[in-house]
Amino acid sequence: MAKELSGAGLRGQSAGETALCTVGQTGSGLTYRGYDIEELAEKACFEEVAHLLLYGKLPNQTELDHYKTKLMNLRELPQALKSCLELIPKDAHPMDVMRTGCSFLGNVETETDFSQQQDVADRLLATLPAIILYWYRFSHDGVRIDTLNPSVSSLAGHFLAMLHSDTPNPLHEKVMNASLILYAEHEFNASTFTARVCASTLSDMHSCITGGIGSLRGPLHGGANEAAMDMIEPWQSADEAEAAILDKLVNKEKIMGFGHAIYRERDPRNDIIKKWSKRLSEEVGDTHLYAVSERCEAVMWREKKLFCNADFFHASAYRFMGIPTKLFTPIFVCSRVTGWASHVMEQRANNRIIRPSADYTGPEKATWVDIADRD
Ligand SMILES: CC(=O)SCCNC(=O)CCNC(=O)[C@H](O)C(C)(C)COP(=O)(O)OP(=O)(O)OC[C@H]1O[C@@H](n2cnc3c(N)ncnc32)[C@H](O)[C@@H]1OP(=O)(O)O
Ligand SMILES: O=C([O-])CC(=O)C(=O)O
Repeated sequence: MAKELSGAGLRGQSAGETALCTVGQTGSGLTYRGYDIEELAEKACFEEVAHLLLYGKLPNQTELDHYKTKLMNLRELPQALKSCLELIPKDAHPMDVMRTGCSFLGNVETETDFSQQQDVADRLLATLPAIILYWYRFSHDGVRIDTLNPSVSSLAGHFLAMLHSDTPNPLHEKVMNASLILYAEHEFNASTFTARVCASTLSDMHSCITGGIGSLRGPLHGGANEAAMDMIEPWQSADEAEAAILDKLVNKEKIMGFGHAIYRERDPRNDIIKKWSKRLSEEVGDTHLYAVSERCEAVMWREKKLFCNADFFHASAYRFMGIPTKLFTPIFVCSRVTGWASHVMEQRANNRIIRPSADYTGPEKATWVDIADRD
């Protein structure tokens, strides 16, 4: 008999406290340390948001300048890590590359004391874009990129510059900045909870973030932006998209980029990235991808009252900026590392090992049979 799922997945249960974020409560429905996501995405740069999450306050201009310079000075990868990345094959899953890169950094720059945690978090924030792009450009284009980019001060622009070996397009840098802000933090989602569980054993920062990457990889979580792109890519018109979605619904398939564990009617990040996707579609002269995406949104709401989550319009927005699909979820990592590391630090500051109980469903009493006598 199928199991009753209503209370599964810890849904609706509080699993701890946080001062970092609210989801589905006030304002537009998402706040970072009390600031509404709409205001942050419109007015802030990603580094300001990273500072807000990791250091507890919005920086003043001097602090922001100092923080950006610090991150820029931390961009270079150790030679041993570059050599390791060069060994990973072209057809590896990019999230596995992120996981390995993060874990490897923990071998050569181990966090030996929690007093180092802020610096370790900043180092990861500064290097994760280079980790994925050094591997990607080496394995796909045969080039060893410069990961310093001293003329590009934003992390958003740095990512694009390493990808395209060119000065970033200002509009694309702006969209990337907003995207990184939207993905930075989201309370006790699966990957953050993974990181916190790991932190609760008093493990090191690299282990916590590596675990977070592993959880984010799945298509029910961060992997949905890639999965959404793979789904919409073949559809050449809105009508074709509508017919295909209806088919999928008849077959009871999950439609990636739709629905959410906490939000019930809308994901506030969708309106923001959708607006940017539309703007980019006009910029590149897109003939159908934005229309396909909009039709999917309309059909899913009409048929199932399911709405786009943060991932759905990220797919088209990234595509319009020339970002290969396999790099979509790694971008999420480059942003969410701020949320994960902030949660690790918060967990450490008031820690008790996370160890829930389970309802046992196995046999009541089993009788030992010697190995020679077993079926
Ligand atoms: C940044 C992020 O991580 S956002 C999430 C990204 N993930 C995705 O986009 C993957 C697609 N979406 C999903 O799989 C789910 O909506 C999740 C994993 C996000 C949330 O899962 P849950 O909390 O279990 O969803 P929820 O309880 O709201 O589901 C209600 C019903 O809607 C269905 N449903 C939910 N999402 C979808 C979807 N995308 N497509 C089709 N049906 C769906 C569920 O199967 C369930 O149906 P049932 O009652 O017949 O079993
Ligand atoms: O909160 C969740 O369950 C998933 C999500 O949207 C995120 O992590 O950004």
